[in-house]
Amino acid sequence: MFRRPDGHVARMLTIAGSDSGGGAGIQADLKTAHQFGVYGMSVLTAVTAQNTVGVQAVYPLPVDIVRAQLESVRDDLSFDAIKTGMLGDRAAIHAVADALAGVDCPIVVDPVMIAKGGEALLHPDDVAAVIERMLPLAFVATPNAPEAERLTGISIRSLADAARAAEALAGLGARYAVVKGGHLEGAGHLAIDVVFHDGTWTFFAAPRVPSHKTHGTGCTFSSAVAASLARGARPLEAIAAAKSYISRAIAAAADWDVGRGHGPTDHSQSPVWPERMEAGRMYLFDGHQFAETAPPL
Ligand SMILES: Nc1ncnc2c1ncn2[C@@H]1O[C@H](COP(=O)(O)OP(=O)(O)OP(=O)(O)O)[C@@H](O)[C@H]1O
Ligand SMILES: Cc1ncc(CO)c(N)n1
Repeated sequence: MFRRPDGHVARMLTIAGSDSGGGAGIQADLKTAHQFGVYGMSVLTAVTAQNTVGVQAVYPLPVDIVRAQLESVRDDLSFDAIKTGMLGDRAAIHAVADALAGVDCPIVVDPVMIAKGGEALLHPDDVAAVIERMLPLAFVATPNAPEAERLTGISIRSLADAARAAEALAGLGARYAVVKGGHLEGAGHLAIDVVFHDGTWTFFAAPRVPSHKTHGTGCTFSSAVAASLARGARPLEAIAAAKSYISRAIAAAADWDVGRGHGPTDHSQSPVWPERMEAGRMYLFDGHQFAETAPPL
């Protein structure tokens, strides 16, 4: 396990739902933390009966047991970063936001709303609670394009739209707003994630893998950001390391045989730790290293 400069083992907490299929949710988060050399802990908010074909059932856990898990881990363990994923319902969002209000480590908010197959993982009526309670807590927020649309009301058809949505998310409280590009297939042969912080856009791109084995990419990406922050990485380097890891995990899974549908990614990859990333640039990851290229906008 990675040790921080003071010698303590880097650790992260994920607050998310369970994916019985093992590719998304808590399972993806803990696999990712481990792969980053970070000790992972979990607070479960919901249980899903899910596989690579779809979501067969969703059971949000009673808020008392969500709260009890939070208290258990907080009373004994400390965290260098926290990630939130599927929160289940409004009651859990309030309980989690109340518990996180005073914490002093970075929080990555992945505002999970819909599974890859289109099934709702959050009721549309509960999106307001994510906006009011979770975004202001977010050191990094990591919506995909449809989630960013719902959070901001901005229709996202292009990279320019995604950039505007990222700026709007920062206006809603996220310190670093990342709009992921997995769903922006019309944007060309690259999967481009746009980051807005402090008046500046930074872009992280990688070749789009022609694969439908992308189940859990969002969970994996956001927990990779949290794990990097838990190690003490600066925000843009943390996002870059996460981009390298998810790109490799998608590429490595393209020809494997796990599940009949939207298969999971291969979490056994290692991230690339980039040199200093400057705001306002575009970086292209080719599977081995990052190169700076002209910003796309
Ligand atoms: N086919 C692909 N090739 C390369 N990178 C991809 C591909 N699809 C997604 N990505 C990258 O994976 C990361 C996750 O993005 P995505 O938009 O798929 O998240 P998501 O929809 O939240 O995922 P999920 O809901 O399945 O967890 C981003 O860095 C994105 O650019
Ligand atoms: C439990 C869970 N969390 C998040 C997602 C989004 O990918 C999913 N499919 N399942």
